[in-house]
Amino acid sequence: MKVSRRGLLGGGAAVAGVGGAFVAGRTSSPATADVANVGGGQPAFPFRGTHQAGVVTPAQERLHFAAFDLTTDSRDDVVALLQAWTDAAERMTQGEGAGPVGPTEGAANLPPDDTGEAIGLPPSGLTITFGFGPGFFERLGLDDRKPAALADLPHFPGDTLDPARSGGDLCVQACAQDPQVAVHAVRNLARIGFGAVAVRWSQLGFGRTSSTSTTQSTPRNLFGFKDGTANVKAEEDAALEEHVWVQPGDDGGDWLAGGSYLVARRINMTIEVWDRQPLEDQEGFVGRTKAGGAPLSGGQESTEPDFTMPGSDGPVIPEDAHVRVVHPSENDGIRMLRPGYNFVDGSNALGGLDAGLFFIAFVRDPGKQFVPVMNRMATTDALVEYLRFTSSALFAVPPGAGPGEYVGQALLA
Ligand SMILES: C=CC1=C(C)c2cc3[nH]c(cc4nc(cc5[nH]c(cc1n2)c(C)c5CCC(=O)O)C(CCC(=O)O)=C4C)c(C)c3C=C
Ligand SMILES: [Fe+2]
Repeated sequence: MKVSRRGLLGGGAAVAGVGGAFVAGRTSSPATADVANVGGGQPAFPFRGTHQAGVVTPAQERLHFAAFDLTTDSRDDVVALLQAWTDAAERMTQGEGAGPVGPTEGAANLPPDDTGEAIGLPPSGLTITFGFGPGFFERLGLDDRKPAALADLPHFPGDTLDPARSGGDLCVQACAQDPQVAVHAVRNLARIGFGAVAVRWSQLGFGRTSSTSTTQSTPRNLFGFKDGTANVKAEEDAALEEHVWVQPGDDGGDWLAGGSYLVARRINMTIEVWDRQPLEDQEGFVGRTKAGGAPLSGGQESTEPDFTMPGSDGPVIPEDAHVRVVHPSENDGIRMLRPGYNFVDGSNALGGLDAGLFFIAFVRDPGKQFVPVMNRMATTDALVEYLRFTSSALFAVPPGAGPGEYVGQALLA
């Protein structure tokens, strides 16, 4: 029997169970993905819109992030790639196969236009977000369209980057409630891109480390601390315009307005060393309590830290505590949207966890926001002793595609 993801989903609740019940609702109103349902793994977020999905979308539980290198210098090839990627991404985010035929419905003597591992799975809140790295512009002769803010990130003190998993000409961020759905998306985009792009590196992530919406509870990173408390939230319209979305008057705003910049940093945590630190020291390194996430100066998780409050030996929030070092009040008001993910890539040669935080930040200008805060963190933050920065990349994230458009059309058309 030949079955497709689409066929099963459209076939109704008898086969798809809860998913089938959801799909009935989704079909009638695809733009109304219910944030409250995200935990159930069912919604389909609209792919098209003013902004790409996956920036302010309430963070899903799973990530597959992939960086690609161009293997062609032809703009026509790249336009064809982005058209095909846009089409496939729209289909997959709506719970359909990557191609119009389906994983098992095509000719038996041809490779299927979908790889099949998502047959029967619901949309799972899948978002697919595309970005262009600095090399994209150089390779395609588009240097005059490259915003100054898309310069390679500088080397930061303490960086021990692996070049093989840093950089990239394009990126795809696939987030979903189900890891199989996220991996299916990246795998099919890589398959479609054969001849124009090749995967340079990729990273799986789990357990979102930041809340990006006020509808979400604050999750924990692998140090055990609540992360995302003071994040820019999806509901903060004015803050998003000021700190996250590129504006029409910004450099590159002719094609990038409504988009953003994505900074990715794979940060290994020396988990076993951290685990040997006393609780009061751990809390001092972060500047917040481990249990509830309140600032050490008191109050609740949402209380603003009081950096002037004295403690028994200096301020109660130490001078080198992470939340003080990166706080907007210490950084000219700089804020960023940080929807990162935990990762565990097995164990290292010493038997320790190869684990940490895949840090993602969306900012309006990385040179003015990420770089100064990262520099300050690298030089003055107590947390850094327990971190190893192993990968780094920067991408310009174009605005969302409107009806009939492909992602990045304003740049390439
Ligand atoms: C350069 C930017 C940042 C990097 C890199 C970074 C790494 C990193 N952070 C944590 C844990 C926490 N970070 C928290 C807050 C926080 N972090 C940054 C920036 C970077 N973090 C900012 C801008 C903020 C918000 C500061 C504020 O506005 O108050 C917190 C506290 C909870 C929260 O507010 O999110 C924790 C905990 C780790 C473990 C880490 C590297 C692995
Ligand atoms: Fe942080």
